[in-house]
Amino acid sequence: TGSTRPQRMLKAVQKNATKGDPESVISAIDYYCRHKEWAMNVGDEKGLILDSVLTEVNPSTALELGTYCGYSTVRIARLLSPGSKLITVEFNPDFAAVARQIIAYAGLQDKVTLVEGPSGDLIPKMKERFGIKSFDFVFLDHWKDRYVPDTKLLEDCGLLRKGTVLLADNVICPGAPEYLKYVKNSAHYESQYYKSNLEYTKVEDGLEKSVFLG
Ligand SMILES: O=C(NC/C=C/[C@H]1O[C@@H](n2ccc(=O)cc2)[C@H](O)[C@@H]1O)c1cc([N+](=O)[O-])cc(O)c1O
Ligand SMILES: [Mg+2]
Repeated sequence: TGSTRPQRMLKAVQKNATKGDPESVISAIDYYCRHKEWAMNVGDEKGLILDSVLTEVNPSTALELGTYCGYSTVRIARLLSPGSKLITVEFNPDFAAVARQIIAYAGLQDKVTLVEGPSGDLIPKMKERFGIKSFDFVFLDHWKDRYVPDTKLLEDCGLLRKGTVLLADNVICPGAPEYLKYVKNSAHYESQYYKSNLEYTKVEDGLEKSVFLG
């Protein structure tokens, strides 16, 4: 039985990155996925937009839906101020196992709590389990048909506050048309589209940034 793509990505990190150096982990993954084997990381191009939004928001509490191998988890956690926390939700135990190792290799395990399970079950437990009052920042990058139900769930669970920033990946490719409709037509969000390209390709994709207005 051969290795999986996430396992090969982890090998590339262990081979080419420096332990405790998040930038080298990010570069190693981007190099591997651009030149060896594509994978669904937000990537270096959209990653710069993610970085700039994060720097602007400077969240104390952040949520990521869809860890996959931990690439964007590392991108987010490396920019968090001391004492800030990132909770990342992953459904697939094999992906979670690789992500934990990549996050640890970057030396960011103290800033990150990786929770395994479906987002729909975990979101309602965030307050009681992690003592979260509300999130300052949410990165949506999981199953695209979960973006709307999970956004509604975050609202209903009182996990968004006036000014919370939602940033959604792939609103063009593979696309999240219902989500775009939802945030653009809602009086409770102020949205803007950041045009970019699908990771490691020339195909158009982009990020939608939506500020919750309360
Ligand atoms: O399909 C895509 N993403 C789906 C991601 C899903 C991830 O979210 C987790 N999850 C975590 C919690 C859940 O409740 C459900 C799933 C899954 O276990 C997986 O790790 C995608 C596809 C392309 N593409 O070009 O095809 C490009 C991208 O950037 C993408 O993000
Ligand atoms: Mg994505």
